[in-house]
Amino acid sequence: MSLVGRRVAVRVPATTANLGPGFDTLGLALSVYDELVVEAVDRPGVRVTVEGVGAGQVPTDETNLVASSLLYALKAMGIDEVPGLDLRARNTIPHGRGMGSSGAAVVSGIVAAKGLLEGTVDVDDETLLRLATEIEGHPDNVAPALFGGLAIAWTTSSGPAQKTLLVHRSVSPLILVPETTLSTKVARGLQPEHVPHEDAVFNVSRSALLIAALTQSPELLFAATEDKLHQSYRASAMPETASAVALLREHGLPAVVSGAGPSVLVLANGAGERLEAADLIARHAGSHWAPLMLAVDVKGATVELIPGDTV
Ligand SMILES: Nc1ncnc2c1ncn2[C@@H]1O[C@H](COP(=O)(O)OP(=O)(O)OP(=O)(O)O)[C@@H](O)[C@H]1O
Ligand SMILES: N[C@@H](CCO)C(=O)O
Repeated sequence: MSLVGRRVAVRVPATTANLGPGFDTLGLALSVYDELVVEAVDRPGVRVTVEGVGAGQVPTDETNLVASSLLYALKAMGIDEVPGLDLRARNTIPHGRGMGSSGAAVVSGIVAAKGLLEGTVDVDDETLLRLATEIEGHPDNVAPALFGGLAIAWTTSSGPAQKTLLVHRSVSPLILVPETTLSTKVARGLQPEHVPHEDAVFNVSRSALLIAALTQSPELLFAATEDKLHQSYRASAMPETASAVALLREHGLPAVVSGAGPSVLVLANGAGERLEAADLIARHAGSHWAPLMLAVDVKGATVELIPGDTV
């Protein structure tokens, strides 16, 4: 079977991981998207063109994260002879800000592989999650990027698993994006190998509460977004983020570090509380932060075969 002539269009949402207490476990899909068109062509090799975020910065050959994830997935899906591939990426998810750009890039490549093989190889959701987690290293961004909504992700001896939940309609996410970046790798290097037992118990209680707050009882979001497992350890690498989170929380607003930072996430209860948070930051440190008032994405990654293609 030749894939040459097949073309797919992919769209993948941004994600915010951890949500305070749910380190490496909870993630939420957001209404900011990267788009990708992939075409299997006769000419050997991989070429990537990038518009928007990352243009002129990310690689344009097979080492590009979207391309390498696509190649990894095609191989895992049994394709030994990979055709030439032309990728056109249009990106809006900021890089290195805690909005799941690397997870979205990995998911883009994997669902593009699934789309290219549609009708010839069946790829189920478990396989998509496993491949994405193998590349990304942890499932809390890739699970909501794949399936939308609020994801609870965990790993078992046979691989990652996830449960998607719908979020209460008054949950109103605000992301405050700074100019500065922080790589997830650097942030993870600041985590201690061991944590006190009472801190683990603290986070277990808040994570359990957070599921209730996000799905049924948004008035509990402030109590439910406390964390002792990651934010304080990483604060030295993102002092402005730590200050903004502290300021918002002093005013009773449910702010946390988004993913590995340095963006701030406010899980506001209603549009009024979200505006209050944006105003507070604008008055105190407005020049440092770009506010994004976002919806929860409920679709997750989509892929469509562009008609007119041949197998
Ligand atoms: N669309 C993309 N195309 C190519 N490479 C990308 C793309 N998106 C992200 N990357 C790579 O991933 C890096 C950012 O990944 P990193 O894990 O550090 O941060 P993040 O995913 O934006 O944030 P977080 O994991 O905290 O949500 C970029 O610097 C770039 O190398
Ligand atoms: N759980 C991850 C999310 C960022 O990729 C972390 O905080 O390191």
